[in-house]
Amino acid sequence: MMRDKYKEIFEAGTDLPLVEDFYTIQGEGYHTGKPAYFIRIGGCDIGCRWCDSKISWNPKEHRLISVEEVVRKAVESPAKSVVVTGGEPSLYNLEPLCTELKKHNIENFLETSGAYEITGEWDWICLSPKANKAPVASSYKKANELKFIIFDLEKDFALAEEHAKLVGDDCLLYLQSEWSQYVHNIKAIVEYVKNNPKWNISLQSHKFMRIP
Ligand SMILES: C[S@@+](CC[C@H](N)C(=O)[O-])C[C@H]1O[C@@H](n2cnc3c(N)ncnc32)[C@H](O)[C@@H]1O
Ligand SMILES: Nc1nc2[nH]cc(C(=O)O)c2c(=O)[nH]1
Ligand code: SF4
Ligand SMILES: [Mg+2]
Repeated sequence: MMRDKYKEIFEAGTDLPLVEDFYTIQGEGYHTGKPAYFIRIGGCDIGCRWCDSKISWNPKEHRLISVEEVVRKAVESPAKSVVVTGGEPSLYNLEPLCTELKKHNIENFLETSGAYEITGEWDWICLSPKANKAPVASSYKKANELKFIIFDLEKDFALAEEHAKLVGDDCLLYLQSEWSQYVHNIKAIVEYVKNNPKWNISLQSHKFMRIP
């Protein structure tokens, strides 16, 4: 299992394999439209077949960078907010990264499947549960938004409802079409949300804008 091989790096969290970092607009979920600096950390053992970030799966393919250095890059941009994504960030001890971001008064947002215990203090946690590896119980409790990906119209609305039972009362609920199925899925998602108004639609708006 990947946890054993990369154990020390995962547990220390002081150096992280950096896939990419870029200043863009948050494209998804509650904070859609907000300028944010993205830090994409390598390493994921969940294996969603439709993952749009497969280049991030193997942590060894990405150079290690200290949290100080990657945060310095964010601080040098005009960004007031940082989105930490991956890969699966919950594999790592995220406390050093959160502490460094907070030293610079940067708002920190997390994108995670919640498959492992989420560490660090976060201003906003987007939990996107995956069929291959469900979130741990504590991840549901920490989520500010649940963003469930609809790939298979036959099965995925029911799965989304199961996950929604496990989050807190204040957690916002989003359905987001899997990108390759967008044209096929969107009508049914619109109808579902109109009939079940506790849900909202999240679009991958950056893909429509053709920005990173
Ligand atoms: C690449 S993942 C990285 C963070 C974490 N591993 C996760 O899955 O939440 C970032 C976000 O993109 C979503 N996502 C990944 N591939 C997608 C696709 N093909 N279509 C729509 N959303 C996708 C994920 O569900 C997640 O909310
Ligand atoms: N613009 C933009 N918004 C995003 N929101 C979540 C993303 C992710 O890959 O985690 C993402 C991304 O890759 N780009
Ligand atoms: S958990 Fe996230 S990064 Fe990992 S395969 Fe699934 S979508 Fe991709
Ligand atoms: Mg993305």
